[in-house]
Order: sequence, then structure tokens, then C-alpha cells
Amino acid sequence: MDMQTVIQVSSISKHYGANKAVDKVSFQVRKGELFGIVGTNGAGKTTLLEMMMGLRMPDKGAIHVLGRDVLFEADLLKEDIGIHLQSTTLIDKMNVREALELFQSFYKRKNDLDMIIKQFDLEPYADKIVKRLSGGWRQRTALAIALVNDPHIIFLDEPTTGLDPAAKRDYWSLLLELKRQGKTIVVASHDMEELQRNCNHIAVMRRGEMVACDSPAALISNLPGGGMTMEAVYMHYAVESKKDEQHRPILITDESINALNLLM
Ligand SMILES: Nc1ncnc2c1ncn2[C@@H]1O[C@H](COP(=O)(O)OP(=O)(O)OP(=O)(O)O)[C@@H](O)[C@H]1O
Repeated sequence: MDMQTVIQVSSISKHYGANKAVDKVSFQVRKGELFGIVGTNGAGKTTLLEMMMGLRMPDKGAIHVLGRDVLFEADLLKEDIGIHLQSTTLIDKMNVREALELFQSFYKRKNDLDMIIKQFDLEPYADKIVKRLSGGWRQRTALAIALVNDPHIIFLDEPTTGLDPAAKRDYWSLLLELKRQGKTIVVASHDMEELQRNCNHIAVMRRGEMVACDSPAALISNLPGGGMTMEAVYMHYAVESKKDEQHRPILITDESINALNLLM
């Protein structure tokens, strides 16, 4: 791992029975990068992200984040990373400031909350109940929460899902500002245009495998059939063709055996 590499993922796998949620995936993320992960639903993005955060353990392979071996030092790592809540249900009944204070109490290193509130333009909302905020402001609050421990790396799992285009754009400009401040950001997302514009590298997942990983420009220029956008890259690598589906192995599960027994 060279000086600039802050995440090193080495041939990690996580299988749930016969389902290869993540299969032999390797890549690295450098300091200050905005690193994107794309893939269809169920491609393994969340499993991959949560293994990097130390929330799920791989069956095989190794992950080093900020020089720590995640398999053995997940507790120590938590101090240095920011975790973005996928759902705000947990904090729905609190006001914005209370939610930030609660999450800050979990960490030893503490960022200045007033500064975070100001940076995110949350001043008018600080005393408002999270549940009553619009989707965009709730996601902004969730991002602010990810910063309460002044982390080096922020992990985000589809943070803009369900937001309108203006709120999405605002959210991405916040991410760019954090990148400018030197934060490393790893984000699973379906916002192809924003990913193309803003990411240094993007990993494309399909059925647990990483089928491509490069800069958006390289991914686009290496498209065999041509194409000008990340959307085309996504359609080429991430979306299964009818032919792939025909070759997909049939999983024999207890449920399918029971169903067959019922038919016979
Ligand atoms: N805890 C679990 N137990 C069993 N199977 C799981 C578990 N978590 C994920 N899976 C399976 O692993 C595969 C990858 O799931 P994962 O949630 O990582 O995909 P994803 O790309 O994040 O999808 P989405 O965009 O829908 O969140 C899916 O087939 C999913 O059903």
C-alpha cells in the first residue's frame, strides 16, 4: 500500500449460501479521491461498502483502510470514518442539532458542530424535527452526521435516491466541497451524470463481480461499441443482457425443492 492509498481491497468475497454477493473483488482508493461504485440492484454495492466500513466481515480476502486491517481493527477504524445513514428513521423524532449531538457522543474525536451546521446551511433548521424536513434537507442532515467525528473517509450508500434533480445537484456540490477539503469519499450511486463529472475512479459491479474499474474517461473511451457517457458504460457492463440471464446458473434451494415436491 503506497503512501497515497487509503483503501486497499484485496480479493474479497462474501457469499450468502450459493449467492455470491461479492466475489473476488480488488481495487484501491487514493487519498482525496471521489470513488464511485455503480451496479444494478443486488449487484453487491452495499455489501462491498459495509465490508470496507468494518460492518460486515468478508469470507475471504483482506481490506486495509487507513493502514488498518479491517478484519482485526474495525473498532479502531470507526473513529476515522464517516458513515452516512441510509435511512433517517433513527433520528426522525429528534431535531437536527440533537441528532448531531447524539452521533457526536459516539466518538472520541469531535468536530465543531456549529461549523458543520454553518457549512451545510443548516442554521435555519437546527431546531427543526428531522422528520418534518424535505428529503433534500434530511439527506443533508445525514451527511452532516457523517462529519461529526471529522473523518478522513466518508462512505455513502445511494444518498440521493428519491431526491428531486435540484436537491441532487445541491447534494453533489456538498460532496465536491468536502472533496476540496481533502476528504476521501466512496459513494454507491445511480447518478450517472454526476458520477461521470465528479469521480476520479468508478468501480462497476455486476452480480458480485467487479467487471470494470477506471476513471470515467477511460471507462467511456474503452467501451467496445463506442459511447460518450457513464450511462453507456453502465448499460454495457452493469446491466445483464438476455444472453447472460439464459446462462445464469439455477440455484437449487430448500424452497425450490419444496415447491417441486408439492408439484409431484
Ligand atoms: N444479510 C444478507 N443475507 C443474505 N443475502 C444477502 C444479505 N445481504 C445482501 N444479500 C444478497 O446479496 C446480494 C447483494 O446485495 P447488496 O445489498 O449488497 O446489493 P446492492 O448492489 O447494494 O443492491 P441495492 O442497490 O438493491 O441496495 C443480493 O442478492 C442480496 O439479496
